[in-house]
Amino acid sequence: MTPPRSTPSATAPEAPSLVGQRYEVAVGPVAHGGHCVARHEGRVLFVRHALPGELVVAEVTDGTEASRFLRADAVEVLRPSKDRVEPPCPFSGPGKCGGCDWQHAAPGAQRKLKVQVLTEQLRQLAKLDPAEAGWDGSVEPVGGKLPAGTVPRWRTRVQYAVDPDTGEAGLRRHRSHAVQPVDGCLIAAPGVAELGVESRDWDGMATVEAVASSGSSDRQVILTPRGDRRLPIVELDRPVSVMRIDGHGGLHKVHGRSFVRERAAGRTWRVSDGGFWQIHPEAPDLLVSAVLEGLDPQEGENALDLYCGVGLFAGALADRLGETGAVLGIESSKQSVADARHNLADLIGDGRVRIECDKVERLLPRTGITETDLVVLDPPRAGAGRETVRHLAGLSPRRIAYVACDPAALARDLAFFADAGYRPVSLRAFDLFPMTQHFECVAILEPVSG
Ligand SMILES: C[S@@+](CC[C@H](N)C(=O)[O-])C[C@H]1O[C@@H](n2cnc3c(N)ncnc32)[C@H](O)[C@@H]1O
Repeated sequence: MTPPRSTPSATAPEAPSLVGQRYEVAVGPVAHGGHCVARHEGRVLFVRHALPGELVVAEVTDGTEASRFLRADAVEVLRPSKDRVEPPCPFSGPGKCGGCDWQHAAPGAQRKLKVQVLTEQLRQLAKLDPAEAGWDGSVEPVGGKLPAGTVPRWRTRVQYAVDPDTGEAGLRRHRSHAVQPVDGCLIAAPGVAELGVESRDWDGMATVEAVASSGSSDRQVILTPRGDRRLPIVELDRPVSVMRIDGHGGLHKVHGRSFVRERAAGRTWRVSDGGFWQIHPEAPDLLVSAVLEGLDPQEGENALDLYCGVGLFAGALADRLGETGAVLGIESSKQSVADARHNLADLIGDGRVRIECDKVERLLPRTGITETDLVVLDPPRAGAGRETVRHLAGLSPRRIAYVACDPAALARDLAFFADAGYRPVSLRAFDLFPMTQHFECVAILEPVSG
């Protein structure tokens, strides 16, 4: 089950609000989005901070008498699940930080919940059982075993919100603009923590984003001033580059470099502010190796890298396709395209890689390409959509690697691929966002007749 994105109360503003009402409910399965499904007098509640099988007191956080469903938070646990743990983070819990979804679940239990979400999305939207999708039914842990109670410090980018009254940096509360001050985000990478953002006064700022490269010593802080407030003098615990976002979303250098350097797949990558780079330090190498293993690129083949960001998969593929192979990357962000062209200048110079700046759905039908051997696509959360999938299938690739950050979008697109004659032959899921409900998948597809 997937909770609708809209607020439950948006449909009937005049109906009496149920916010603050408390109901004792038996908690059912986890839904896409990380909340658990419960029912009260026939109405569905999506309950945060609960676990399947528990009996909890759920306090309504959004919804009215007229709402089809309610959002709620488990404020009291009457019968805990054996998977429940004391949240290691003091800022996790009802009404507090909106960042982590599952601080209250043991690490193995978090992965079990992700398995349940992926299984349900595949069944509901793609009409596939795990085995039919080539999936072994696991979400693979990443980063080795940690001592019990220790939280992996994986987040190399953290966007802090600033409390307008106090100037304190914190994280937004769930579905709210209110700021939960934090003095030590447990999942922030050591490089982010070193910047000391949480202990500074950020009066006049709306947000402060801390970026810590995992492949170099580069550190960056990106500031968004509130209104036309002047920038504060930024004194941090170590030298960093500082960028500012203006009222129109434009980025301006305050001092230092306008990018950080990352290392992955045997290359150094320039990633400018606002450009996409995986947040977990192990993600780029892990995903590249899953994609290459699944596609098994051969010398001289042609490939497409769609939604190519700063060129990660295009570069890795070109290295494997050799001098007679060719990769076309398509990416809509101008800055990421500039980075990709910089990062892959050697391969572009040799005619082995081309990067085009456009929306995939607009450019793909106009490239003049009528067939390709391989495709990797790594779309944003919304997925690729029916038209792009249909067009890709029309190019008759021998294999397609689909990298997905949203299981529902993946399952929807797998259904479109099935209509277009492609089926998944393997599917892997990786726990690249521990303590949250998110995870990453790599599906390898082949033509049904192949
Ligand atoms: C999940 S990221 C993947 C980036 C890259 N594959 C990587 O792993 O670093 C998705 C990328 O798609 C780009 N994007 C979003 N919508 C797009 C569209 N309609 N057409 C082309 N690129 C798009 C974003 O700018 C972003 O760089």
